[in-house]
Amino acid sequence: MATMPADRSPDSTLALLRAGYRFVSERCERYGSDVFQTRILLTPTICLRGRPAAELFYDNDRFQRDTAMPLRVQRTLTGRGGVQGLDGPEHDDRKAMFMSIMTPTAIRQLGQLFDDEWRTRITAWEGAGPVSLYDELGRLLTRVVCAWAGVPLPTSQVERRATELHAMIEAPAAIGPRHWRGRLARYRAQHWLTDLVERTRVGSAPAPAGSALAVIAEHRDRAGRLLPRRIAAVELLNVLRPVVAVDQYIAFAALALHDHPAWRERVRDDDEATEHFVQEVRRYYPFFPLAAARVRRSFDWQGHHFPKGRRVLLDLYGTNHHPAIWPQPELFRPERFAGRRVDPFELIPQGGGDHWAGHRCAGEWLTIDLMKRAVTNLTAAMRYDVPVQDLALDLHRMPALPPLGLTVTNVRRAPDLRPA
Ligand code: HEM
Repeated sequence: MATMPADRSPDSTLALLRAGYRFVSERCERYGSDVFQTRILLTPTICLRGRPAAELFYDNDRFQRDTAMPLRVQRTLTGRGGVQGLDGPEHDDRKAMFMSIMTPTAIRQLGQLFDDEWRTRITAWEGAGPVSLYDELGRLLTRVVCAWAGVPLPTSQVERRATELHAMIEAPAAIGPRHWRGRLARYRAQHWLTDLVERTRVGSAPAPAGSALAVIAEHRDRAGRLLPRRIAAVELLNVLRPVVAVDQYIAFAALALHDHPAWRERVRDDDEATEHFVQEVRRYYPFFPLAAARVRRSFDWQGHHFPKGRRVLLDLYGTNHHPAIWPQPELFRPERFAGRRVDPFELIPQGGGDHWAGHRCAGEWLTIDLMKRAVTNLTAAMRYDVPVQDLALDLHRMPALPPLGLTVTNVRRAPDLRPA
């Protein structure tokens, strides 16, 4: 049996926080191995990256999710009792509920609402001073996803709910006030949605048929039971929160258009070029760094022993930047996707494997659709300037956005665009 390379330090949690997205890759390069062991939060942990590692990690016979996610992530980002921590038939049942929401028609409807809202907002941006795309799109997506999901949201509440959803997304890897803001935001948002689920069930807040609210509030498990209200609220937040999080990818797409201006022309009116551009944004820019699981039962792989119960982290960012899959991974080159069939374990910013049978992101198609529409809106629906600002990405921070969330000025409606 080969000896698995190991970190010497008794605990690497601080090193992980310091190195951020590069933590696993730096060590893999140092050890000459895509597998090594370390201790995170005082717990023995195996870290993996690369395509074969992703294929291993998404094998449900070898890994489980129960108790894998650190509590600080559950208390902020994901909530407790949701689909992310389920295994086996319980997971399959809950995941089928999510996938039933993601029909092509529903994705198109969300996209249409998004485009309409974006084109309406251009008028407000035209008269405004600097516009932070991240903040502005956070509010826009909050309005749009609530309308789409059947969740009533008075205009006076948009700012508050958008701030809560952002706080949850920004909290898991943070220390201090940013982390506590995320916990408080989750508490408040869950309270709001638990109450809404209850009112939907008793008929005082009816949900449109087929909406996420209706599907989740009425979902029955294999034994015919409704989900407990609190869990239904967690799952509804598993739709609202990540749709709002697409604003990060849109800010990254705007940054990529700024850094690679030749692509502005190429993506305008060219669906294939837009698709390649969006895939490269998802590959290149940092989003979720890692996915966590536990070894279900002991096994050996590539000469290394994986003991039962051991926590395993798959480096999503490092796999998207692995030179064996992506030549010159540090270059932003959308054309790398031309004529390339990407298999389910190579491009994994939203997890790998199968959407139904595994933990791959339920909202991946929806994310890609919104991003493509955003790229079209940024290039064909409006003109704007990007003033001098700090555009550096901080790979030690999650989210690793530019400090001002990418600010644009002098927004104008494109001359050939009809008012919304
Ligand atoms: C903003 C862009 C998004 C990113 C970067 C992202 C990323 C991810 C990642 C990394 C996972 C976990 C994969 C794993 O555990 O192996 C995941 C799971 C999930 N995502 Fe997303 N996601 C995004 C958008 C969305 C959207 C728009 C939705 C729903 C509308 C969504 C719903 C979910 C759900 C329900 C799961 C849990 C799946 C399961 O455990 O079976 N995500 N996502």
